Amino acid sequence: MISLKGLTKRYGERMAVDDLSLELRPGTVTGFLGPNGAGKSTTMRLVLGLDRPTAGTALIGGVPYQRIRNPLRTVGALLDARALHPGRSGHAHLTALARANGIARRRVEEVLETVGMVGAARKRAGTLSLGMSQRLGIAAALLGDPEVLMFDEPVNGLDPDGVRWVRGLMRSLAEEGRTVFVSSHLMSETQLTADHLVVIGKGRLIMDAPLAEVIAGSSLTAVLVRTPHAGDLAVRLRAAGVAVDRLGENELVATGAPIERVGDLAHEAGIRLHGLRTREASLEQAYQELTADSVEYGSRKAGV
Ligand SMILES: Nc1ncnc2c1ncn2[C@@H]1O[C@H](COP(=O)(O)OP(=O)(O)OP(=O)(O)O)[C@@H](O)[C@H]1O
Repeated sequence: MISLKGLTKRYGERMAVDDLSLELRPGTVTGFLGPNGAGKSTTMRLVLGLDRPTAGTALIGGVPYQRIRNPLRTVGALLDARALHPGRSGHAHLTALARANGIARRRVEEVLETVGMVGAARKRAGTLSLGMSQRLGIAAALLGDPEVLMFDEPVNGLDPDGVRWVRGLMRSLAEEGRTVFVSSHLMSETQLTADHLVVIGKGRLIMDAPLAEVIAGSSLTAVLVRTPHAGDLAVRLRAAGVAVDRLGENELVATGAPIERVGDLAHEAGIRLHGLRTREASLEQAYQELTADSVEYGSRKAGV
């Protein structure tokens, strides 16, 4: 469990993290989203005691990172895959980490196997591809078999097989009851991996909700109706306050009402339906609506 209370970090005039309060639960993959510069990496660094908050607290299992007796066994993190001694092999890096943290040496072989880099483990870290460095970073995070895992952009540089592998790994870590916190810019990937979403913008919390709720709340999530009486149904739905667009002669799109209500209104009006289904917004679409006012850098999309 990770708990943030009023977590705040100011760099000079800039509020990198602004009064963030939330709880990340075990058994869940929480996707951490936000535009560039939103404060995701800073938040993770504060949780890991790599930076001191200006105000507020970040606790792991009820304790600040600095007070955790055996940090590697409590929380594993991948923040920057390239932050390794370039002349050292992956194997040597993990062995040194294990020794310094009282972790059995056989665990090094185990995690190398888990991340699929037994073959490349003796290569110097400086010669590894970004994808291989990511795998090595993930191996280091898993080394202490921790209950809490944090990954900053873990699929950076991975090929499609690697991306799928990370997805499976995140899911299985959560299924084992661990708390998994993953930042990403890849919406489609986050939609496939996360159960829960935390979205921040300009350091502030924008959304802390289950993925399904975020998708359902998008104005682009709609109910598609096929009926030979589309005109009549449109009149009835609009009278009930449901927004309706005609798609074709026999098709309507209703927004702002759940599928059950659309079906019930048709039933009450005695209108036969030939099709009724929900068209879900993608996370990408829902995210764009949520963050339209919080884009820190880069251009806004026309019309947003
Ligand atoms: N050490 C620092 N000194 C000064 N400003 C900093 C420092 N670290 C981060 N910042 C600023 O804090 C803000 C948040 O940065 P952060 O890297 O946490 O965002 P992010 O959400 O991880 O962005 P990205 O998606 O681009 O990785 C940015 O405006 C950044 O310039």
